[in-house]
Amino acid sequence: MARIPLKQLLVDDPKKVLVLDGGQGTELENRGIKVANPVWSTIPFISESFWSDESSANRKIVKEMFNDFLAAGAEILMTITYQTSFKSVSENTPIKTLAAYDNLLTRIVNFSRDCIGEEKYLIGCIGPWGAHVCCEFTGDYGPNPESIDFYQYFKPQLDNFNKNENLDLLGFETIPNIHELKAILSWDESILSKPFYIGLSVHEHGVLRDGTTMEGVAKVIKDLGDKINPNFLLLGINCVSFNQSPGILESLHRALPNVPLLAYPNSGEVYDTEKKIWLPNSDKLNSWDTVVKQYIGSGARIIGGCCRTAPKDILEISTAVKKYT
Ligand SMILES: C[S+](C)CC[C@H](N)C(=O)O
Ligand SMILES: N[C@@H](CCS)C(=O)O
Ligand SMILES: [Zn+2]
Repeated sequence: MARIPLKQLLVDDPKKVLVLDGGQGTELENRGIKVANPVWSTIPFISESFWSDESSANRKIVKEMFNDFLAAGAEILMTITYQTSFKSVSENTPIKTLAAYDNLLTRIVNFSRDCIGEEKYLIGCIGPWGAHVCCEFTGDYGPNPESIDFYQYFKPQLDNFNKNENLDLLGFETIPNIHELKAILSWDESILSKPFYIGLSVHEHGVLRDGTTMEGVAKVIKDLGDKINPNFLLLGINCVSFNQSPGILESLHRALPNVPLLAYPNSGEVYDTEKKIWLPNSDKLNSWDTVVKQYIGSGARIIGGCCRTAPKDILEISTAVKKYT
């Protein structure tokens, strides 16, 4: 059965909430792949044996991870391409040319589609500019963030993803800086020709990591008015602190009541960017049942988990989504 285009699904079925998968990079790590390296979760796809050897151990791990997220109830899943920008890949792996990079992305997307089948939705995951210098949790883009050429950075990944029919949606994730948000939203359909969403990296105190308030974020969108790219489908938050995430989503909903939202928080643990490890947080966590109920009340249409959330979290999310929709 052909997938209903997401834009149509959001309008035709206003109560439908899609269950997303969980934190892929950290789940691969749980399953034995060492992701602490400059291309992070891209690493298994870099070795030629992943593609040439059907029985490769990493290939089996990635397939099993997708299977376990599907079995837990995920209806929309992501490619494992958070840190697969041309800059990250060409500076840190033997893949140096645009042609070889293009081949890598096509292989990853098509492999992901094979893993999830034709019925589920597939997101082309695009990490922020800050991922390659690991500042997605500070939003510190240096002294002149307004002069960063974000388009040049994202272009090779966009050129590939825009033309791959296996992708239903592009996801800009963990965006921590207002200049990056403005840049993405300034691109028209010639640059972003597929439906896309933006996941913001928000501080637990409720501001974008660079200090911009949610009202400031909303103003960027309101100021664009009907000039906004019609492919912009959803705004939301990802990899934000679990306990604070419902309040943050509510503030975004208050500021932009008509924009469909999405939310996929991390486990509440905190990333140590030097050691590339997750540190425990002693706060008592709310339940997914409570959190999901609040997200739905705030207009969430896609709900899942980010770093350090696993298939068991997706099962709890899926159970709660069924209960509250
Ligand atoms: C969302 S974080 C855990 C991704 C990894 C980070 N950009 C790093 O390079 O360590
Ligand atoms: N999509 C990425 C998010 C990193 S913040 C992952 O799940 O690994
Ligand atoms: Zn994350």
